[in-house]
Amino acid sequence: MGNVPSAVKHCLSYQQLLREHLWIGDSVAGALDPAQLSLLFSLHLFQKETSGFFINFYGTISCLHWETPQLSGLPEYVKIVEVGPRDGLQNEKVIVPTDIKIEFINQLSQTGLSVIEVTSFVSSRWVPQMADHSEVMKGIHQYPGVRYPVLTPNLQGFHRAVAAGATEISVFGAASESFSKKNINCSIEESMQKFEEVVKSARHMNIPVRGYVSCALGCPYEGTIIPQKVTEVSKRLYGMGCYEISLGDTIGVGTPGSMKRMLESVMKEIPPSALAVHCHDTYGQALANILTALQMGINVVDSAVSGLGGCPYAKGASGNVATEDLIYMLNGLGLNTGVNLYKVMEAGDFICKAVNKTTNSKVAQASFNA
Ligand SMILES: CC(C)(COP(=O)([O-])OP(=O)([O-])OC[C@H]1O[C@@H](n2cnc3c(N)ncnc32)[C@H](O)[C@@H]1OP(=O)([O-])[O-])[C@@H](O)C(=O)NCCC(=O)NCCSC(=O)C[C@@](C)(O)CC(=O)[O-]
Repeated sequence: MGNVPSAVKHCLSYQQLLREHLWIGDSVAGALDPAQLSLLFSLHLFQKETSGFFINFYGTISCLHWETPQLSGLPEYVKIVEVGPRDGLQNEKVIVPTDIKIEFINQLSQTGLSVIEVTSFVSSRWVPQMADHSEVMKGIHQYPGVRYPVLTPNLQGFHRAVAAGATEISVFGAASESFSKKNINCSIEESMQKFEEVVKSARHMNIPVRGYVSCALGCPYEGTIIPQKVTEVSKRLYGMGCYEISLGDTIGVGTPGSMKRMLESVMKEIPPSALAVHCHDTYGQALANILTALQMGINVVDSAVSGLGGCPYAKGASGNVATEDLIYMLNGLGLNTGVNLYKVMEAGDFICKAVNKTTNSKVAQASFNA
């Protein structure tokens, strides 16, 4: 950046912008003192009139602004389901200590996120990284307004989850026979029978159940998965009482084209208000795929802080879309998430240091390296 004028350099330092403009993300207003709030309000008014430029706390011009929605068909609010503590940490080579997991989840709880997937009540022989599920569930501080779902593959997992204090669960199926066998050791049909039992028990206890459909855009063992198969499995889960179906691009091979075709098929059976997308970023398509889904009426998106994640039974799968990158895009589109980007970046920094890895979030990389 040798020849770049200092005013422009200032604009390019996103970390500085984050520090100086705490209103990036919506939920921070409560953390500001009255003087800052009043400044925020006047700046917001100023922004509206200056279409893209505003004066920051130090009186210099910055290039970031709160935009009004610019693309058609987008929702006003997007609910982010943070899956980092579960999907993220299940795939780490090292077993993350329980107290680090608890601290990580407690930090995420203070970012404005309304849903944080905490752990999974699966067999520790299959996924040793989640063996401390009960300790994590019992150890976290449950903040008001935040929901803490956990994964339960069968009744055994469900009962353990409830005993540990879980009040929301997810069952996880697949649109691929081979993946179902590798991941949960049963066929799709057998998995549906197990999920029926879980959902029935959960309903008796007023516990909401979410349903995942893995391999919605491709399978590590079978390759292409036809949209009709995804629709069929989604319909079964929705029909048995799952309130939301999260469509997983487990190995991150989808494109906006395949996302659109798959969603068109699924939406013939399930309203977009009951659908979510869960995009891994192996081929760098996750944000584009999410934008496609948003334009088609979906307003729930799964993501993992720092782009952590992957399924141990999906060879070649890389991390999820990073929550930081998702929020950055949604903020830029003028969509409300209620989540404070800066606080999410701090939680990401915490967990990356704890597991000794560099973040996969482009936004965090750009900011912390600025
Ligand atoms: C489903 C099972 C348990 C079947 O495993 P199984 O071996 O077929 O189970 P089983 O019923 O035959 O029982 C065998 C042993 O497992 C025990 N067992 C049975 N159930 C449980 C349980 N819930 N918790 C703890 N232990 C359990 C059971 O007690 C018994 O113990 P033993 O008598 O031999 O000592 C196994 O295959 C498993 O744990 N799989 C989990 C795999 C997993 O967690 N994958 C990652 C999550 S999915 C994902 O990441 C994708 C997603 C959701 O993110 C979306 C996307 O990206 O696409």
